[in-house]
Amino acid sequence: MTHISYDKELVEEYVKKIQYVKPEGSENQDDKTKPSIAPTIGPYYDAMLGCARWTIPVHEHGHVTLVDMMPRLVPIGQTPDFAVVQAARVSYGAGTKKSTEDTGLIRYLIRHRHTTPSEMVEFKFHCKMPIFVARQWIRHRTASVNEYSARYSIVKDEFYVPEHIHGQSSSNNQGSNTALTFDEHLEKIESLVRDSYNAYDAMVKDGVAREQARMVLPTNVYTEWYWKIDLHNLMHFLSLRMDKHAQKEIQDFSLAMFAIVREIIPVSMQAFVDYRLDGVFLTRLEVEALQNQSLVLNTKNKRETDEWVDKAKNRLGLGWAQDKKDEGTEEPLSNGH
Ligand SMILES: O=c1ccn([C@H]2C[C@H](O)[C@@H](COP(=O)(O)O)O2)c(=O)[nH]1
Repeated sequence: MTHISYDKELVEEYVKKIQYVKPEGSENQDDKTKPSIAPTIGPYYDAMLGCARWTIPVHEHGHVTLVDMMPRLVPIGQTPDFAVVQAARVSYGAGTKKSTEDTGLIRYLIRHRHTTPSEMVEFKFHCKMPIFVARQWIRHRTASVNEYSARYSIVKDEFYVPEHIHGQSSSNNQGSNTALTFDEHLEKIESLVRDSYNAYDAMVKDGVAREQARMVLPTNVYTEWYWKIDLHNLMHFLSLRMDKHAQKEIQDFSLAMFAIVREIIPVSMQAFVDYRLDGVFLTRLEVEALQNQSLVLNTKNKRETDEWVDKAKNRLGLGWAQDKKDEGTEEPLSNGH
């Protein structure tokens, strides 16, 4: 069993948690289940199944919500993936048109990173996340963003507090000289953010400008934004942020986003899984290590060697490496550190 690069179980949990929110005033507004039929206009149906939004709660106070997309109107019998094919055929010519061939074309495009046609599909999300998550998220400069203003509006007394406190990783050890247990640190976080919020609240009530009062708030208070991005750039965001190396909190949001998008544009997302997420990139040295069948990486760089060992064992499932190790051979995959 090879290791995976993202939390697949959490994606499946999120898919079950999608709330299909019906438009205001509709008679079935309390029903958050997936509609079995979509409204149609002539030969088209609504890709969001007549819903005002598709939303997944993330942590206690956050959410990822799809509010609109392009194409929203989809030819009956197809999925929004059709827009990728439609754009691709402008450059490749009409050619074949059967849906199995459409699937093949999408898979070909994503396999070969011909991602321009996927820029024709867009998603508009409303997301709510802690400010420290938003700071990582905003680095993806290819989206359009409109954010909640703490100059104009009151920041709510909602905080992200992790379930568990974990230790600093040894590769990035800043050290610590306090003798508190992690549980005590967690309690301290809770009381400090509460004190900060009380100070903010008191200043606002005294008439201090909101833009200044907010300066005492911690980075685990929440912000919200509308975030519009095309499918190509979304896949880039997801491939970085769903990865197990990303900070856990932003992983949680991006996995929820993937759960929604996978439901709505399944062919492109399956190709994305097959050729990006679950694929493994090999460097020149790694290819050579495989080609000469030694599995020895021709470098003295320890980090690069460690990465190869991890990739070979855990992503490629090369049991050979493990067998050699069990026999007591020196690290079989490295050429010396
Ligand atoms: O995993 C990370 C680490 C950092 N950053 C960006 C966000 C900030 O611009 C800056 C510092 O962020 P933190 O490492 O403090 O999260 O680097 C990320 O986007 N993702």
